[in-house]
This record gives sequence, structure tokens and C-alpha cells, in this order.
Amino acid sequence: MNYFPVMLDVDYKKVVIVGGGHVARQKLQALLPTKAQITIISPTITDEIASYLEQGKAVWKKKYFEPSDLDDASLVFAVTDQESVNDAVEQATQHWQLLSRADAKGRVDFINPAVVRRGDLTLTVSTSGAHPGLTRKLKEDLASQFDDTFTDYIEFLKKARREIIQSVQDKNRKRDAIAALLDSELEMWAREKKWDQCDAYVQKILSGVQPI
Ligand SMILES: C[C@@]1(CC(=O)O)c2cc3[nH]c(cc4nc(cc5[nH]c(cc(n2)[C@H]1CCC(=O)O)[C@@](C)(CC(=O)O)[C@@H]5CCC(=O)O)C(CC(=O)O)=C4CCC(=O)O)c(CCC(=O)O)c3CC(=O)O
Ligand SMILES: NC(=O)C1=CN([C@@H]2O[C@H](COP(=O)(O)OP(=O)(O)OC[C@H]3O[C@@H](n4cnc5c(N)ncnc54)[C@H](O)[C@@H]3O)[C@@H](O)[C@H]2O)C=CC1
Repeated sequence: MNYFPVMLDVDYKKVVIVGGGHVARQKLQALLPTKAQITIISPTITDEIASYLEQGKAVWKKKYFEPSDLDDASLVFAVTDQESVNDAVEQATQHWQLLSRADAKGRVDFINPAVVRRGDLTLTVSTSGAHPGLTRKLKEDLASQFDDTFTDYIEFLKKARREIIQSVQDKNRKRDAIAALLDSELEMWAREKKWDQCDAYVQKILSGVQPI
């Protein structure tokens, strides 16, 4: 299956998770870095979900699923352990609402990749459903390859690129200057938080002098 990968902005959109088990917890955790308005529909929830509720991360409606639970939802997660309930969720999902079924049956508008976040750097993995266990393993490989130092690095790159865009008019010079930010020594300095060296490098780029 050839899925089309996108990065969705779900801030302030209503997201409904039907089910309150471990898979619901996984989907909730994946949504936490966003500002989505999350509602969980389920008679039971796990302790971990309960602790997120205490922190105000989501709203819980302690009940069995009914079609009206999906009103105004942009995204719908059918993640109960009952195929018949997931079927009922599918039936109630309007064509304009995007549906994800954890049992991978019936209508599938989107599947969930594994995600590694390092600030603005988002690494995602999917096997298109072929082997989610491999997806998880590859995520762990990526997480160790791209350690936490990438958070500072990507933040630095973002600011430096903005600075170049604002101060360099000539198209070719701008393109070359932005490309020069990908220098491997600069990467090392940023990941080691050697900000003086980083700033000096950017200033040299900006003044048109070839750095080093
Ligand atoms: C199609 C998809 C639909 C969807 O989006 O949910 C789906 C479907 C199914 N998963 C199943 C099982 C497992 N899923 C995981 C883990 C994850 N599964 C995730 C996504 C997806 N799982 C979507 C496609 C992913 C892709 O492209 O590869 C991850 C990446 C993200 C997430 O859950 O949000 C998350 C990694 C979390 C992380 O670490 O980041 C593990 C491993 C583990 O938990 O350690 C196992 C056990 C091992 C195994 O079975 O492989 C089963 C059988 C259920 C049963 O046996 O009843 C089905 C149904 C079926 O395949 O029929
Ligand atoms: N996509 C993935 O990553 C994975 C998917 N699965 C699939 O997801 C399903 C759920 O797995 P778990 O979360 O581990 O199950 P679980 O048994 O921990 O949780 C099921 C939840 O569904 C709720 N529920 C049952 N009937 C309901 C109803 N009528 N209305 C609302 N909520 C209802 C239960 O109260 C419970 O909170 C599995 O049966 C399997 O098909 C399983 C493992 C991984």
C-alpha cells in the first residue's frame, strides 16, 4: 500500500479517541506535543491515561461509544478491543472526518507512524502496516542515532537560516549561505553548544567571507 505522508496541523481541532486501553494511550501520547482538543470515549481508562487527564491533557467521557460522540471531530481513532464497536465508529465517521482503526480493518484514512521528536526535527517511520514491531525497532535505532543534541542544532539552524533570509538579498548568495549552514564542523559545534564558534561562522557567512 502506498500511503501519502503528510504533517498535519491539529492545533485546536477536536480529536476523538474511542477506547481507553494501551493503544489509546499510545495515540494520546503521540498527540500530546500538539494543541489538539482531545476527548476519550470509553467506560475504562488505564492509569497512565488517568494521569494525563489530571494534567488537563484530554477530556474523558466515561461511557460506551455513541455516534454523536464524533460531532465536530476532525480526527477519529477507533482503538477499542471490540471489532463491532470499531465498526460502529467507522459507520458514524463522516466522509470529511479522518479515521484511524487500530485493528487495521475496514476504512483506513490514515495509519500512525512511529515518531522521534527533536524539537522541530520530526523523524517518522512506517512499514505501511507490514510489521509495526519493525517500525518500533527502527524508531529506537533513529532515537539513538539522532540524540537530544539535535534539538539545539535544529533550533540554531532555524534561527541562522531566518537571519540569512532577512539580510541577504541576492538569490544566489542567499542559496549558498543557507547551504553553508550544513557544514559538518558547524553541526558538531552546535551539538556541543559552542555558540561563540557557531555565531562567528554565521557572521562570516553573512559578511560574504568564505568561512574557514
Ligand atoms: C496499521 C497500524 C494502524 C495504526 O495506526 O494504529 C497498526 C496496526 C497494528 N499494530 C499491531 C501490533 C503492534 N503495534 C505495535 C506498535 C505500534 N504500532 C503503530 C502503528 C500501527 N499499528 C499502524 C501501522 C504502523 C506501520 O506502518 O508499521 C505504532 C508505530 C504507532 C502507534 O501505535 O501510534 C506503534 C509503535 C509505537 C512506538 O514505539 O512508537 C507493536 C509493537 C509494540 O507495541 O511494541 C505491535 C505488536 C507487534 C506486531 O504485531 O507487529 C497490530 C496487531 C494487533 C493484534 O495482534 O491484535 C495491528 C493490527 C494489524 O496489523 O492487523
Ligand atoms: N495499532 C497498534 O499499535 C495496535 C493495535 N492493536 C489493536 O488495538 C486493539 C485495542 O488494544 P488495547 O488498547 O491493547 O486493548 P485494551 O483491552 O487495553 O483496551 C480496549 C479499550 O476499549 C474500551 N472499549 C470497549 N468497548 C467500548 C465501547 N463500546 N465504547 C468505548 N470504549 C470501549 C475498553 O473499555 C478499553 O478501554 C486490539 O484489540 C488490537 O486490535 C493492538 C496492539 C497494537
